[in-house]
Amino acid sequence: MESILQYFPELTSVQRAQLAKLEELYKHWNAQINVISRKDIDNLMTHHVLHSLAIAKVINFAKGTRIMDIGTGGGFPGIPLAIFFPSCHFTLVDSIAKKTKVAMEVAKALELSNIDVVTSRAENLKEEWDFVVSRAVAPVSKLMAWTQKNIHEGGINNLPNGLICLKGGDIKEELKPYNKWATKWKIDDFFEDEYFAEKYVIHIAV
Ligand SMILES: C[S@@+](CC[C@H](N)C(=O)[O-])C[C@H]1O[C@@H](n2cnc3c(N)ncnc32)[C@H](O)[C@@H]1O
Repeated sequence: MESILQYFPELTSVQRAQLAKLEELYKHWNAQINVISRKDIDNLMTHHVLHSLAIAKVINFAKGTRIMDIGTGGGFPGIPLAIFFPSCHFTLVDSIAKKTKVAMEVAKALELSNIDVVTSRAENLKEEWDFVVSRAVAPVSKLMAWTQKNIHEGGINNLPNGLICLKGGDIKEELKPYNKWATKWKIDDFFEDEYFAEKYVIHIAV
């Protein structure tokens, strides 16, 4: 929890209380349905919650912004972002019902009213959003192919509407076709932890 407050001291008491409950909730649900590698569950707050919140270091989603989290699994990055941006709406999407159950149960326990959870492949969704966020789901080319139809152009945020994903390793080749529309931030410029070396936030405008 300290690792989060250090970088986000402006969190309200409600947000702090919601974040503080995550550890117990994910330990409980992860023991039944594997959404986080069991050997990584003790690193939940840094490796999963803080990592998700790297997106909040590049964009301050304006009130009313609608965001889809594709391949949310147990709720990353969608759940930490929904806590951080209570006046925005998040749709958490995953094709595996067992995983969306965990995201749904965690959202319910935290009384997060700004979350919908949908069990579906993203390709089958017809709705529109301002942004699609994602972590550890597919190469950018696939994420764009699956979701570009769901992102409407323009927007009211400090970044144009588009895809924002958390990526690691060598992403040069993957980003090549999108260089004209892409911006990349190093997460270890935001958070001092060796876990974030070679990890990036990528924004691609539609
Ligand atoms: C490695 S997990 C990552 C889960 C979560 N984003 C995280 O970082 O903890 C990838 C997830 O993407 C989901 N997924 C892959 N392709 C998808 C698609 N086309 N539509 C919806 N979900 C998809 C899988 O079911 C899986 O739960």
